[in-house]
Amino acid sequence: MNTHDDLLHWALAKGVQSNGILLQAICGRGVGIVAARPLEAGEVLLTVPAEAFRTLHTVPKHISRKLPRDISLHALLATWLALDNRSDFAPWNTMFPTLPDFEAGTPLLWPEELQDLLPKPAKDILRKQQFKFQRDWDIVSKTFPDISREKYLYSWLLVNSRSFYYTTPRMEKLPHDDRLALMPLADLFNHADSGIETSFSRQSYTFTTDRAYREGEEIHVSYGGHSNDFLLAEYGFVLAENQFDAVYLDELILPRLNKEQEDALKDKAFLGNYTLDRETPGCFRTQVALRIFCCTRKEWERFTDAEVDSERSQRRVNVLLVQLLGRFVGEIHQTLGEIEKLNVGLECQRKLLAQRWKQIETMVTQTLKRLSN
Ligand SMILES: C[S@@+](CC[C@H](N)C(=O)[O-])C[C@H]1O[C@@H](n2cnc3c(N)ncnc32)[C@H](O)[C@@H]1O
Repeated sequence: MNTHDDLLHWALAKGVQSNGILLQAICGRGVGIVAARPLEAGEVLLTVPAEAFRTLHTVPKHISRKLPRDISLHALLATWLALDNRSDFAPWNTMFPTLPDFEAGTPLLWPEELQDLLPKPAKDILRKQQFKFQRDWDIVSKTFPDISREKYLYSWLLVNSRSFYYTTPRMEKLPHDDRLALMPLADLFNHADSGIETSFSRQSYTFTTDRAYREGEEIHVSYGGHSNDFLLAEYGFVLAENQFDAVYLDELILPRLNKEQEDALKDKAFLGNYTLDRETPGCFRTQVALRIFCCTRKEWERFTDAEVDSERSQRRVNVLLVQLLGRFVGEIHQTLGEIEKLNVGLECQRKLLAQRWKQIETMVTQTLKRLSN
């Protein structure tokens, strides 16, 4: 029997019900789940009973009782994984990616020089992760001095990249992003923009096909409508095609505001979070912010409050956006040059970082093309 069969048999014994699916190594994506036969829409593929979860209700008491009551569930689950060397979870644990697997994609494990060159939204997520990990590690290392930092970091990343949103009345006191559960088999679904339907109750988590699937076709779960900066920072990959991808423009716009302009945008709750995507040459927030530089106060207010605009002011905004994006392309080239010159970290880390910047460059140049047509 191979490790996939071991896991399927083990999961069956834990009460997991699976139907019409196979585990398969997928090039560049670790293990994934594929259709074992043609599947119809509405078929239940997987039901995982709550007793098989790793979550608040199933953490062994000899672990949870030693840690402070207000410790994050993320930290608690990571501690359980780090201490878990019992053989009854071995078939599940054996399928986890290794620490070197994480090193390739996970910015939290990259050298500082590469972290510093991440796009701003990814860097912001990374800084939050660093803070949360350090907070959790400070607590756990005092209670369990035998766990090494490396082992804890690895376990913490497993929880970070493999858990599902789950809540029960008892878990509702936890922050929204800390209502977590790890589930055998379900943690092998890879991500795509859209995927199968998921639902949960106190008793179980259920995965149901959203459409028909061909035999051998990979079945995805959507981890959410995330940009590639988010996917990179949290999960260590970027999608080639991502309908939710966006380029952040705050760094281009915010430093150009004077105090009065900044206050005006703040008053109307339009300060920051400016993006462009494949469809829009700047979201509505961006359009509002740009008008503050090149329209009269009256025009700006009419647009901001009532979305009333003239062709003339849109033309002025487009000219300004072309200038800003042109400069941004120059900065992107500079960043790509720096990444190429760096000789730190792994080649695959540098490649992934450069790939993300090239995606940003493509979105910016496509917008420039659209604006000049
Ligand atoms: C919940 S796990 C999915 C199972 C995973 N492939 C495995 O081998 O264990 C999430 C991880 O799978 C990988 N992954 C998921 N979706 C992916 C995708 N579309 N492209 C590349 N890697 C993906 C990433 O490494 C991510 O952190």
